[in-house]
Amino acid sequence: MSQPAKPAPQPAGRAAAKKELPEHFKAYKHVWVFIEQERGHVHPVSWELMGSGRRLADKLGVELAAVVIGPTGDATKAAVAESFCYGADLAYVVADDVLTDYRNESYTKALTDLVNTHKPEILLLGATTLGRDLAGAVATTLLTGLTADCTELEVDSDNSLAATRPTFGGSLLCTIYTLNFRPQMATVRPRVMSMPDRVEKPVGRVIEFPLGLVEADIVTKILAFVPDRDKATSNLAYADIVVAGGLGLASPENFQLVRQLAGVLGAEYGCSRPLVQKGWVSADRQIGQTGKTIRPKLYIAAGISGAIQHRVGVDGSDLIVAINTDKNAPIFDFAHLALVTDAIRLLPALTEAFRKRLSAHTRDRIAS
Ligand SMILES: Cc1cc2nc3c(=O)[nH]c(=O)nc-3n(C[C@H](O)[C@H](O)[C@H](O)COP(=O)(O)OP(=O)(O)OC[C@H]3O[C@@H](n4cnc5c(N)ncnc54)[C@H](O)[C@@H]3O)c2cc1C
Repeated sequence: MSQPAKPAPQPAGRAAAKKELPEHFKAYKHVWVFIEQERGHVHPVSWELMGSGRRLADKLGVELAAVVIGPTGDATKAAVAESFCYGADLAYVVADDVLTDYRNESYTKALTDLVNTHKPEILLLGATTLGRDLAGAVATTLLTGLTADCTELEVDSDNSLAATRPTFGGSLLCTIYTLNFRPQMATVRPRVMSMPDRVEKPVGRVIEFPLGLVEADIVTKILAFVPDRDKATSNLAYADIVVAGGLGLASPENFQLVRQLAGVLGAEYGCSRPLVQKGWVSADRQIGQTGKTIRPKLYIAAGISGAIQHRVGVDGSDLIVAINTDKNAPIFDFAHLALVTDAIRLLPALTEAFRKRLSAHTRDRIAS
């Protein structure tokens, strides 16, 4: 899925004057995306970033490379093959059983050695727990700039990466440049970029790279792997239907109305930040700038005002239905369907109506 072309932001004032890249960085070329895989599972944010990386690489007239780091074996090979289906021209692979579980030390060494040898101009990672940890360590080791949690990535008229992200609590957007260092690094949260189309493709060029590290060199040891019990229960970021509630629901008991509607629709449920702060809902259900970004086909927001910090997390939804008693609530500026009414009364009625009309089959059709 291609993203609409936007005029690239231009640096202002002092930034423009400083824009002469030191000679030794001029050999840095091509766009790289770190493919995050854990226990045989590639995080979908990696494919979302391949879409952005493809667009940047095409604008710069360079290649797009996937960077796959992991254990030897089928999972790493499958991640490499899949990266070609999402647009990679080539893949750099560091495969070593020392890399079976993520550890900052070994992954940082793999990625920094790879960068120092093959010199990319742009390096993108997902702003996941793993990606944030790795990106910070790699950027500080390489002494280069990193723009975290970007919401837009563009190439400006001088072929620099213009990385845009919210600032001042989300009330402003700023565009950050890494003018004098390479690579230009950025992280992007899951679901901020749209998922590109997957096109079946034979495996392309693969460049293998040795880790140059043995287990005895690594201080951190993995004693056991304990899966997060809650991880499978909250799939907000990738849900097709999300129902969320805000302070307008007035009590934790009323928040159950959101959960009930979500249950009938086969949806995930979420909330605005104050509900997490009050302890009504767990933090993994928060939607917005400091919570999850969602891109469902249908988003129902009940008793949520639509503050900018909430809006940035839901803007990518196909259809936003807002229920609010205040006809001037900011959420109505971006909702597709405005229901000016009391959510505490409407939610049970909606749940009942859907319960009567929706068979499991119809629910599947809504989500497809
Ligand atoms: C740095 C920073 C980061 C932040 N990150 C996030 C974030 O990630 N996510 C987030 O959500 N917020 C975030 N916030 C908070 C954000 O600014 C807002 O304060 C918050 O989103 C408001 O939550 P709300 O809409 O539930 O509450 P309110 O703004 O109080 O809105 C409640 C709404 O309910 C309506 N209402 C009242 N009664 C009813 C009823 N019976 N039926 C229907 N509607 C009713 C009201 O008209 C009102 O519009 C952040 C703030 C900062 C400073």
